[in-house]
Amino acid sequence: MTVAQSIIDRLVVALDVPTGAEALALARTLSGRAGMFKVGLELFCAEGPAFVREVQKAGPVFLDLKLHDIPNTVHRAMEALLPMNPSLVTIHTQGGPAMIEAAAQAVKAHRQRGGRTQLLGVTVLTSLDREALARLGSTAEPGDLALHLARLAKACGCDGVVCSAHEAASVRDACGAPFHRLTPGIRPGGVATQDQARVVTPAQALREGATWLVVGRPITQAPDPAAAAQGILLEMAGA
Ligand SMILES: O=C(O)c1cc(=O)[nH]c(=O)n1[C@@H]1O[C@H](COP(=O)(O)O)[C@@H](O)[C@H]1O
Repeated sequence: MTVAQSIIDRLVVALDVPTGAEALALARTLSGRAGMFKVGLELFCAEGPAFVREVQKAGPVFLDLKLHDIPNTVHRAMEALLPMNPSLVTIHTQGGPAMIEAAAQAVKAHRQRGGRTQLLGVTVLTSLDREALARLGSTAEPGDLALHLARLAKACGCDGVVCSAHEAASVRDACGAPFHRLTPGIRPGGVATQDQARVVTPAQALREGATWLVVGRPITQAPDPAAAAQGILLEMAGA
């Protein structure tokens, strides 16, 4: 069965493998079965900007560096990475309003120069549950805090947020459909949760209103990554 391009575009594969060579081989294997490839801190620190440009030959890149620092530092780091013209970049919303605005200003200036990058704010990591938040000193429910941070991210100029798909529908209702919801913590039925706490199946994530699904280990650690990606796409197509 062929899967519509509009579904393929919504699958983002996290290239969480140790070397650039492995990541490029994986990106080529998955070409046509993913709409975007995510380069995270591990690979970016090891391989740098030239590697990002290599991955861009196989598909659009989500450069997930989750910046979190004082506003000036984040603004300058953002200016340094935007010439790579990734499709998506991330900051931690918990860096505060001035930091989010500083990142958004850099992204806006980049787009005025013809760039295409969109800025997403990470709300509450999908690895955190209520108990972990309590140990951090917060009495909030993860979903309530994620929604609060999504509203803040929108007010400060982000194009969307990273949240659990459990929160995608409430974020869409509060912030509007054009404000993106990128949802990690995706686990097809029967696949181990590992270090994720707030998990959702691919079909459920789409039904909840996720714009993009981020999937790492269920594809990258599968015996046949292309078949695993195809299985997830078929589940998404049937949602
Ligand atoms: O920003 C992210 O991409 C992210 C945010 C979040 O809250 N949770 C989360 O898991 N991620 C990323 O999404 C990917 C999930 O990988 P798997 O758990 O292997 O599917 C990893 O690359 C994480 O860095």
